[in-house]
Amino acid sequence: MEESCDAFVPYTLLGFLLRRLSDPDPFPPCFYGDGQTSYFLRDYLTRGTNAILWILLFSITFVLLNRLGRIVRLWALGGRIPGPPVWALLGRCSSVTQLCGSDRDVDLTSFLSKLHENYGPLVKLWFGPSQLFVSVKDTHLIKEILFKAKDKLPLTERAYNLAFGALSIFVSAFNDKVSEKRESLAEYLDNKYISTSVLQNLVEETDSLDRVSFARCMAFKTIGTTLFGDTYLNWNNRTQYEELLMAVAKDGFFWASYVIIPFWRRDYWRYRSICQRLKDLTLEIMELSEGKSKSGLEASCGDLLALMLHGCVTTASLIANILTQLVLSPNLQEQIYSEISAIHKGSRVISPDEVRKMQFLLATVLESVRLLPAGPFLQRCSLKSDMRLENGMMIPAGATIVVPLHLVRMDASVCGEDFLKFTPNRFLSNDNNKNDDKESTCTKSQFINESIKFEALLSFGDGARACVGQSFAVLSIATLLASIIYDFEIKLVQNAAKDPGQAVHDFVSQEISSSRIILSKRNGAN
Ligand code: HEM
Repeated sequence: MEESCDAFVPYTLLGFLLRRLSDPDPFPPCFYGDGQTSYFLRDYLTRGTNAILWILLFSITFVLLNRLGRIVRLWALGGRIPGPPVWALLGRCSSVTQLCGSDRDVDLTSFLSKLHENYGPLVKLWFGPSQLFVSVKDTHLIKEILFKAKDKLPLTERAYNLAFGALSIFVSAFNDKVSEKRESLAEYLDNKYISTSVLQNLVEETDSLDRVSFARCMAFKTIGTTLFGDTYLNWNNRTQYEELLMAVAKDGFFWASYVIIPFWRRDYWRYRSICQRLKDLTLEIMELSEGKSKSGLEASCGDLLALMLHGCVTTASLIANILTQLVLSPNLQEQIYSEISAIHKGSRVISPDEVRKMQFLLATVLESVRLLPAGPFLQRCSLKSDMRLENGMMIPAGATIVVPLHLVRMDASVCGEDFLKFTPNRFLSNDNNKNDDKESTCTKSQFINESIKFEALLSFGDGARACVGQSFAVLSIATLLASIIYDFEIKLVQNAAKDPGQAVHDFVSQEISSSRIILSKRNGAN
């Protein structure tokens, strides 16, 4: 009688191999009850496929249960945070209308403002069943949360990764490597000053300048020489490099927002080729600058590109906005000019030490930082663990924490009733006003008006993931401005309509109707 196939079929590949070794003909044809011939491989395949299907089923069930568990947890813990109920999702429901009136076009900041009025300094907002936003407005809570929440939302990392490859800064999850990288970068930047070559060739043409392009050019020169040395200034491919970086700055987040990268779209591949060209150019300038100096920043190509992009975009927007204030207020320029003339002696180039003594100038930069945040929200999250606050409240892991910078600054109790006005003096204590010789630096602790200083510098973030380039940016921009104002008067091009009202009230965009400026040489300047 024929033996059943089951007796021959091993359960594992190892069993099959062992049997093969011990028996030259281990699997003779065998018969099932219906008389069909069966061979080892067919049975082995059937069992293998079944096993794989079971494993898949268990894995998917496990993942789904895990996800469901996390959502239930998010709902349970998120539900305890004050805020509109879950069904207030996406602004359709009555509670949103009650809060914002009938205006359906209300923006998120105004909406959050109403929520804070109604629910207090910490409010939750559901954007979907698994998307919980927690907005924080109170200074004390912001400090605590930014100190404790060390992870960032994945979008920035995704955008930089897609464009520039692997990075060790701007990454979403905080770890020892990120911390180490931040420290070494901070040490490098804190000992770095704006290159004197940038200051010596500040203004190449003075006829009529586009305010934004001028600011961008200054920012690129400042950050480029800081990261790559003076070689950057004479680099043949500099203009192309800067144009390509701006193209990535414009489109990077758009492409990164796709869940599945749209590789079928032509413009996506055009974007990828820009990124590739940028990487090649970065390797080229790295090689050139390494040949010239050994004291450069040790960073990967991806990290350098990310720093260039972030540093230039943020620095350019701050310079552009300070220029706006300067052209709108000739008195402001004169005040800064007399401070510079009182302090700057001797050589043509103004030194960082001299700039540290120019308290009014530094206060002007800080006031611009206060009024002009780089983005409307600071965003953080805690990816793995829940965050318990000192007041006993718990923010569940996975919730997105936002700090609406605009609202924090609009708080009259913090910045005074004139919070909308550009008033550098708010940073100067009475002592400083009386004693012009008193030394000042642009680090946080040396500005005496402690309470307001925090809200101003919040544009750079705070806590474990705060901006590493904060002190460098403030001092460099102040040095740059001192050098310009010492030699030139910055004026709005004649016939350009100026609208101070708009500039004062609309301080998020801070656009003036004409953005062309002219630099007119001061009497006696070289
Ligand atoms: C006006 C100029 C600048 C502004 C307004 C600014 C603003 C910011 C902000 C808001 C953050 C996120 C902070 C947070 O989430 O708490 C940040 C991060 C960062 N900034 Fe800046 N930044 C400026 C200039 C620079 C410059 C010049 C550099 C260096 C060249 C730099 C390097 C960094 C780095 C490395 C981070 C990421 C830190 C991390 O992810 O751990 N920034 N910056």
